[in-house]
Amino acid sequence: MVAALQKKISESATARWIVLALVAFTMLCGYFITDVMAPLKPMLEQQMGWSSSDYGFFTSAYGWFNVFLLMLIFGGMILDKMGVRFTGLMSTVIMVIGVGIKYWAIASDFGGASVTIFGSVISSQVLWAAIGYAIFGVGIEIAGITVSKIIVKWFKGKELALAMGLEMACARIGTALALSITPLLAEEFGSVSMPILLGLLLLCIGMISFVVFVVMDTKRDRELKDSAELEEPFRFRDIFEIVRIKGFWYIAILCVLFYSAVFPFLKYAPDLMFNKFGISEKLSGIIPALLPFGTILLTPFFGNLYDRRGKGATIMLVGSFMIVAVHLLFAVPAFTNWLLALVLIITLGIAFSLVPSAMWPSVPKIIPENKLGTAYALIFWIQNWGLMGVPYLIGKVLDNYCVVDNATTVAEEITGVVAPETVTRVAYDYTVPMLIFAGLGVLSILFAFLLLRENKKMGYGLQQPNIRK
Ligand SMILES: C[C@H](NC(=O)[C@@H](N)CCCCN)C(=O)O
Repeated sequence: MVAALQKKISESATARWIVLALVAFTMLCGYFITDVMAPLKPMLEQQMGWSSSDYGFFTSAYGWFNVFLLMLIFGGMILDKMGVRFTGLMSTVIMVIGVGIKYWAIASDFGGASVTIFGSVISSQVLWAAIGYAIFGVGIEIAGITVSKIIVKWFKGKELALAMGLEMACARIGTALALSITPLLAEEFGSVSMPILLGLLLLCIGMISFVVFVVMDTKRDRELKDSAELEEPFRFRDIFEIVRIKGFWYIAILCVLFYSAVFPFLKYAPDLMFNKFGISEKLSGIIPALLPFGTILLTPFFGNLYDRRGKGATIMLVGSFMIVAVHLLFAVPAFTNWLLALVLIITLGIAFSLVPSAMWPSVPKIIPENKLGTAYALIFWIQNWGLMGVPYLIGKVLDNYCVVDNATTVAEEITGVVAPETVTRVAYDYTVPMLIFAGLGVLSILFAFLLLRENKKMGYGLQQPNIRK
């Protein structure tokens, strides 16, 4: 291995896969933090007095600065101007700062203090936790576009989709761990903030991993100094050129719709398991965690298929159909058997492997490489509207339309875990939220069709294999 690295890093397959492992690990740490609060929703409600709207407000904070302060757009410009090393390091520092604030907010006692924002009263704890999460959201999103560009840089013309699939798979291990172990940790330590502290420590290790990548990437660029393989610099008019491309819009809108039906769903999935399927709070994250666990194997598998066989647009279409079916079945009030929940989550995992494995490696087929950082940033920016808006909407819908009358006993009646008189939280009927998620899936199908049609017209090659023989 050392010999391979000493030869020529730019030509070494070993070096390329090590780079992938390093940056994918950084993303794993980031994704852990992204979802660490999801299984804690019931505990936040019981122990800290949060409502579903508070939780929706906090969760939506992920996109605030990215969307309204255009942080992602600036991040993309910085990426294309300053390169992957600077931008990646910058984004990991931002993540650490954000998680630090979030940890402080959850671990502190604000003595019931609150503030009024745009006429709504918000508890100071919720607000500070949300601000920390909003800062973290900037970091993880910029890290996401940076890592996509790193993979294109190192894997173009090689195993591009497989590499992207493996990176996503690794990141999803972070999500899966967050969903499955967080409630256990919180219970073990008797503290809701403990899992966040663990995430913070993990993120610091992820930062070190990125520093090692920086060393390798610097070496590669030195080797290629005089060759044509170095990137062209970013020009401001690139943005206008990108937004004139119809295929860009189709893929970006498909992205926001599809991802809004998955990531925000995951934020509520443990609560859905508790309320609809009667799974205890402590174990409510286990079934949702199977979704990311399933994608760990399947995303690289489908990525490899796309690399070798093509059919990228078809893959995205099939995944969109599947997500509609899953959310519709989740919406049926009579279906409350946990085995069905298990099957549906596994099916969702397949859909969530199909679409991303084809979507992200398709972007370089539509957008030239020197504009890729900006293009990924624009797509993530559009996607962040959904990642911000949908959880907020679901929180509001739950509080306003889905509280079940005399509901405090419903879940416990099913599980028999807690005596009804000791229960202090409300229960929710998830039918309407699940119909909202299904509606997003229906729109995804439409845009996947439009993309397929545009591909035929423009010859992007989305149905062609990525590996050049
Ligand atoms: C690669 C892609 N990443 C994203 O879509 C990010 N903008 C969102 C990350 C949210 C983390 N829970 C993906 O993960 O498929």
